[in-house]
Amino acid sequence: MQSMLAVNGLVRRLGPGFTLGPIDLSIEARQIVCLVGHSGCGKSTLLRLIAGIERPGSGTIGLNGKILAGPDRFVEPEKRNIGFVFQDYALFPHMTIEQNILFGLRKRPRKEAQTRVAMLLELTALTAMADRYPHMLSGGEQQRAALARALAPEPSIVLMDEPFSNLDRDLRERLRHDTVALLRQTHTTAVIVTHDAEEALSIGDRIILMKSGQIIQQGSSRDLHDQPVDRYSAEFFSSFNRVPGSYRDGKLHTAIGAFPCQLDLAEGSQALAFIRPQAVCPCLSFDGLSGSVLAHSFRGEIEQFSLGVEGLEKPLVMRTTQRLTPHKGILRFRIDPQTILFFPAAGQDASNSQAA
Ligand SMILES: Nc1ncnc2c1ncn2[C@@H]1O[C@H](COP(=O)(O)OP(=O)(O)OP(=O)(O)O)[C@@H](O)[C@H]1O
Repeated sequence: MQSMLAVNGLVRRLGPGFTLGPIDLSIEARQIVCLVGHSGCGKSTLLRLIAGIERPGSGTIGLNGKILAGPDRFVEPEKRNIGFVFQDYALFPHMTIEQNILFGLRKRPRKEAQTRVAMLLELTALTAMADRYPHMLSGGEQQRAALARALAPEPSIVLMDEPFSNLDRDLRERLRHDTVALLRQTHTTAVIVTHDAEEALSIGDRIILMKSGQIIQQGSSRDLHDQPVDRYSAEFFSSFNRVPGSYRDGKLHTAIGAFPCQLDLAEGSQALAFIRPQAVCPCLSFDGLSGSVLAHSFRGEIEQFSLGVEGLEKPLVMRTTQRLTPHKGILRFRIDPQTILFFPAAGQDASNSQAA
């Protein structure tokens, strides 16, 4: 598939404390890409560099085969054909919603511009609010207006910086769904910055995970969730029971079993099994493991139990859709080895991790 956005060797130093890059990245047409990572890892800086709001120290940014930023070229943001939706929406307060959307179409023939605005108002369900000013709209409506304004000039790509973060949970989910539908309907390529792992996994065709100014993993939602490259990546997308053990004979020997794995570690090294709460499965037979229920929480479809297990310092968390009734405060369980990840304990050199 055609690579529409190409970033090569991009570096930007911000003060003495933070350097972004070098970043290499390519995005294909019509993809929705989610850029994720903890606060301060450089997501917004990368987005601003692509938009042209910041200048790179070195490296290049290309769009549709044309260089936008490089050693001897810098295309101004308004000439890049890139749409931007800011976290606070940044609508022009003195213009109506219709005028806001029309703004990017000033150079188009009037009739054509008006037809496009009407279409975008309809797509974002804002037709009835076209004459209102931004302060007369709810947060969700403002977000949709900002997206309509960004899409109006038919940009090659739309960049969105935390577009849903100012909204409450229900609205956030609805808008997320509507936004993705609109991006797909208009065949728009988009890069969406979020620090919400679940949001990224649910909407991104591709996920890019950043840490300390670097991209540490990119791929599909399944790649990042199921096969994280390191502990940071694993813990960013899921919660785990971290069970310590000793690595011998191709197995990690822990207090709750020996699990086959391949680690680039010396015999006898300490390592951790990362066990998902849903891989701690209820077990009816008496040869299973057992734990005393320390805490229980009902979460609708699933229930969560914290189990005190002999040999483990920390409680083992179990999540299950089964409705269990502990017998004398005890639950029996087994570990499903399929999804366990293995990482060296802190301080060990090797980095290899693999599901058994
Ligand atoms: N103008 C600046 N001068 C110096 N340092 C800056 C500047 N702008 C940002 N930084 C620093 O650069 C780092 C990356 O910031 P950036 O806003 O890109 O992170 P982010 O991942 O988008 O964070 P958040 O999720 O909190 O918005 C941070 O450590 C920030 O403090």
